[in-house]
Order: sequence, then structure tokens, then C-alpha cells
Amino acid sequence: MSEYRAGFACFVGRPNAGKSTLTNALVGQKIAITSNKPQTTRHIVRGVVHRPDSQLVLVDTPGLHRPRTLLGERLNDLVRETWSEVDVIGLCLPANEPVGRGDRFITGELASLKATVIAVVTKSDLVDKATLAKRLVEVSELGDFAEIVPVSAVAGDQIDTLTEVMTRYLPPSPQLYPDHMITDEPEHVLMAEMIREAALEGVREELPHSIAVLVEEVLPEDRVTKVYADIYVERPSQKGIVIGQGGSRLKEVGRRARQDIEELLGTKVYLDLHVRVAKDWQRDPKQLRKLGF
Ligand SMILES: Nc1nc2c(ncn2[C@@H]2O[C@H](COP(=O)(O)OP(=O)(O)OP(=O)(O)O)[C@@H](O)[C@H]2O)c(=O)[nH]1
Repeated sequence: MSEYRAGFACFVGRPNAGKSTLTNALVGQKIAITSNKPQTTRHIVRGVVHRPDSQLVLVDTPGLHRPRTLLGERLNDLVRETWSEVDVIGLCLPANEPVGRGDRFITGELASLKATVIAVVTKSDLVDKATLAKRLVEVSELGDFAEIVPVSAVAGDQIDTLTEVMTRYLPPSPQLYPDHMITDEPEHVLMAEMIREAALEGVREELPHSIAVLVEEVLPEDRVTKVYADIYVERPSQKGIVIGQGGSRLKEVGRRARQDIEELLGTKVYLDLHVRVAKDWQRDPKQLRKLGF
């Protein structure tokens, strides 16, 4: 058997290029939460493609965008950091749209990295052969790619080929994750998202981006898991909105979030929620760090 290879990869590309659908197709199933192992990377693992002689670990990156707040800048830094740490990058370019300025911008940003860049021409099922051929030529002129692979995640075309091509550029390495692990998105992040969702329910208009949630502590006990979390708002007036008349809203938020978390953990959950004001947390580096950005 050939030498065992393992490493990290991510898909990049403009919005709607088909990155998420492709990740799911490669991993072969909807991302499942199967493990609470500590993360071996700081990045969110979207899925692991296991093969007898390789392990391809797909990590997530938010898109690059024009930063308007400190949060935006941090996210861009995070994107660049991920790009500089993966072994293989799949640049997704939809077959049914001409190569554009956004694609040229991203290609330029990728050029200086050590990672191998593979151009992935997505959604091949949406075009005829002649159009696909034309697009492949355009893409070959766009940049200096290690390989160009047309795929259709929806039709399942060339998905195995893409996995093989990406794996070829991974370094020789021991196995990075246990055999059956598909994703290790940390549970406390998922719990925080569930609480945030519940807290925004019905008040999204009033508090669009002003809420952040931090899970402070998770204590598994015999029959119940205790979860302590803080809901951060930016202003005292927003605190009132989240808590509601006599605490009625917060109680409802807790009830909904607890149901979701019980489903996630498969145990009974005691959820302790506090609402705190962190003034302008989106613009404060210390607060941002605390909240995981
Ligand atoms: N016909 C077809 N549609 C696809 C294919 N892959 C993705 N799509 C569709 O294209 C749209 C965008 O796909 P996503 O996977 O969400 O794209 P994305 O790049 O992750 O998008 P952002 O999260 O906005 O960056 C969805 O409506 C998908 O169903 C494909 O292979 N064939």
C-alpha cells in the first residue's frame, strides 16, 4: 500500500460558488456531530474524508469581505490564517458563470501561499460540454493551478476524482483523527449558537447583531449536564428586551435552548443563563477575544 497521507484542506470562492455543497458531497453525508474530542486545530473542522491510506480534513473559513468593524477585520485575519495553515486549497469557480473580478481577486490572494491550489469548476451539471470546455480554458488562464477539476456535487460527478487529486497533495503523515470521526465542531460553540438563536427569536429586528453568547462552563453530572452561559448585549436597554417582563422572555429562551442542547448532548440539561452588558463588544478587542473572535 502507498504511504499514508493526511492533512488539511479548505474550499474558497465567491459566495454561492458551491463550497458547502461540495464539502458535504466529499464527506459523503451531512455533517454529523460525533465527537467531543479536543480540537487539534483552532479551526472548525467541517468534515473528515477517511480512506484506507489517507485522511483529508476539510476545515471551514468564513468568506473574505470588506471589513467595517473590528469583528470584520478579525474575520478576515482568521481567513488568511486558515489559508496559510492548510495543505490544499480548492478554489471553487461555478461552471455556469464567467470568471469575474471576485475570482481574480481571490486567485491573487492565494498566489503567495505555500498550499497547493486546485481549481474546482463546480456545478458542471448546469452547462453543456462546449460551455464546460470554454470555462476550463478560461480557468486555466486565470492562474497557475496545480490541477483543474470539473465536478458536480449535485449529480455526484467527479467527486471521487477530486478527493483523490486533493489527497495526492497532502503530506505523508500519521492519521490525524480517529476512524469514525466526521466533525469536531466544539460542542460549546454549538450550544452557544443554540442559545443565541433562541435569544433572537422574535426580536431579530430590534437586536440584529448585538447579541453574543459565551458558554462559561459545562459540568456533566450523573443524570444531568449543567451548562452555565452568558448572553452579552451592547446596551442596558437591550438587556431589558432579552429578559422581558418579569423575566418571562428569558425563561422562554432558556426553555427552547435547553431542548436543543438536550438533543445535542443526549442527556438532561440544567441551563443557567445570565444576561450581561458588554458595551460595544463588537468594537472592543478584549471583549472580542473573550467571545472567541
Ligand atoms: N446544479 C447544481 N447546483 C449546485 C451544485 N453545487 C451547489 N449548487 C447550488 O448552488 C447554491 C450555492 O451552493 P452552496 O454550497 O451553498 O455555495 P457556497 O459557496 O457554500 O455559498 P456561500 O455560503 O454563500 O459562500 C445552492 O443553491 C446549491 O444547491 C451543483 O453541483 N450543481
